[in-house]
Amino acid sequence: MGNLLGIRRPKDGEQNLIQPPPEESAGQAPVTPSFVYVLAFFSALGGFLFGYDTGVVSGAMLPLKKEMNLNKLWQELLVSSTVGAAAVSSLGGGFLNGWLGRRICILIASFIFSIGGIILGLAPSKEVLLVGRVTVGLGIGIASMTVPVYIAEVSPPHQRGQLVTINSLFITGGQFIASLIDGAFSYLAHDSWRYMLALSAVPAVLQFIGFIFLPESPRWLLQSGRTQEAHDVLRRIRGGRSVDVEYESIKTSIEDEEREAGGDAPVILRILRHGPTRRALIVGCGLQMFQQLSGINTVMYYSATILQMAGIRDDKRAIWLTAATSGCNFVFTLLGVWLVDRLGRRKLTLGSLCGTGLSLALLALGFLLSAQNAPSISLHPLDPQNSTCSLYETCQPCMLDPLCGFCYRDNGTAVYDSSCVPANQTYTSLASWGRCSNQSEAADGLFWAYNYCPTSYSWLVLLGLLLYLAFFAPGMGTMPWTVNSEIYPLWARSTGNACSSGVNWIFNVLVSLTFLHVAEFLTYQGAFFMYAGLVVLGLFFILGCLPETQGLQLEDIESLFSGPLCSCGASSPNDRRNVQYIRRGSDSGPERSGALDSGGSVAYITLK
Ligand SMILES: O[C@H]1[C@H](O)[C@@H](O)[C@H](O)[C@@H](O)[C@H]1O
Repeated sequence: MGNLLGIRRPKDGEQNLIQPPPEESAGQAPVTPSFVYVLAFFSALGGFLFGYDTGVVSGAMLPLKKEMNLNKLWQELLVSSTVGAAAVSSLGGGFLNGWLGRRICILIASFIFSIGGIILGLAPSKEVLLVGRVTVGLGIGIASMTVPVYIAEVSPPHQRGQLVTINSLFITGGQFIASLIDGAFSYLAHDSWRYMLALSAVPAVLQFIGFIFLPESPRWLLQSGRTQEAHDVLRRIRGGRSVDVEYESIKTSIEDEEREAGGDAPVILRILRHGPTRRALIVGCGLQMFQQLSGINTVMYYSATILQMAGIRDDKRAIWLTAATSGCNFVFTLLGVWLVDRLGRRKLTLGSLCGTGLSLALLALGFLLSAQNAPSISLHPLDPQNSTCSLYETCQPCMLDPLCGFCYRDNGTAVYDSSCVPANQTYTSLASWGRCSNQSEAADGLFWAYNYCPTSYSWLVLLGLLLYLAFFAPGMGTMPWTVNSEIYPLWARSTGNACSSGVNWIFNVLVSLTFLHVAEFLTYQGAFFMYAGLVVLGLFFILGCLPETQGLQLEDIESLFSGPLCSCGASSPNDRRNVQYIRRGSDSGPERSGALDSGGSVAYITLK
């Protein structure tokens, strides 16, 4: 077990186990060999595919709906089957990761992505499309839990945060490119969806070929007893310099860890029985849960609706506006990559969450003001379908009823001649009868609004949306993945990441599938106030429970969780940076301030 300072217990007679790399001790800035960047790039292609395949479907759905005649159930199935399959395979990926290693898992994921892309591109029917979407989902799940672990295990500690966060950059980059591809191909008259969906096979094949030549994680090799190979790989990724100290340090930690967490019980039970790993798992899963509860995917999947509400009415433009939203998410993730090893994980996450909560409140306020000033309904035409739509007096309840839409005229300053009529349920961009039933675009100042009401508070909603992405992306969008790749000891890393990624995907499905229903019951402002409330809960959780892992060697992070849960947020990383072990009773050496750990077995000195 580690001590309170975040350092594992040294063995008898062990001294100065944690040594800075030679160039650091010589006072130079540590250098990251370019080979590590190559590894990070090829593995982060897994993140790109994760982003591409979750992002591409919204744009592909527009032509798909028409060409395959999809009803609502099939549309929902094609969107959520991928996320559902990712939840299942990320949980199963933990076992594969421990058994076959990171490299083989990445190869499997890229192979699955390639096959999935081919199935989607050639699909002759909606059933085959579903098989393709499930297939890519299986790939996403494995990639989402393996890639951050692999990058963390090959990175030097001083740059680990930045390199792992590149994977998140690739996720949002994948979402952004997907929306651009959707936009570009939407001009094709036929089969545009085939190109949109199949293109993911290109980076998948590239990753597969790359990983045939790239090495396995040295930490996994060591754990599997392939010591010589582990030493060679470590030397390669440290630019050929001597790695004996680091190698020995990793090896001793693995032996210690295995002794402490020993037993033949399944890993998940050992994680739950062992205090530090149990606490790390709670923190890791909590972070992933709060990432999704902050509502990112309601914004990503429904940004077109939200922007429509903000006054942008042209349906065809929606696809490009989604690109603007995901572009914003991507640009601000870049800021996260820059900040993570400067600010540290804790400050970045806390700052991001505060801003996310405030922006959600602003978004909600925008919706509230829009609702309070929603235009009233002036025309009540006789409804041949006898629907509930004709009962409403203002646009607000009409918009919240999924069966109805708002048909109105606008002369630039005011809304007039407004009615609430049933929406065409197969193509909600039109009314099912009446003056708004045969045109999807404005003509003679006549408009059809499904899911939104015309408002003069659109700027507030737009501002809220932009601020939301600007705050969410650099911290909450990236840190849950980064922190999870670091906080588990090697024996628990695969399973820990599998569980936390599973939690991420499960809450992703939950939040995105329930959003429209939640909005129907609570209204849009109610839904966004609810997400803001959940963010406040998340803030307390992170404030109390998330320790700083910046700059620490992976093997030393477990002991950050040795105290009671939610006492670990209190320590600062700099307290732990320059620490050496000395033997108990040994008193020689420079001036020091010393202390004993809770077990009384380790003394430390902090070099200033
Ligand atoms: O970190 C990512 C990223 O923020 C994406 O934009 C989002 O769609 C994912 O759900 C999330 O896990």
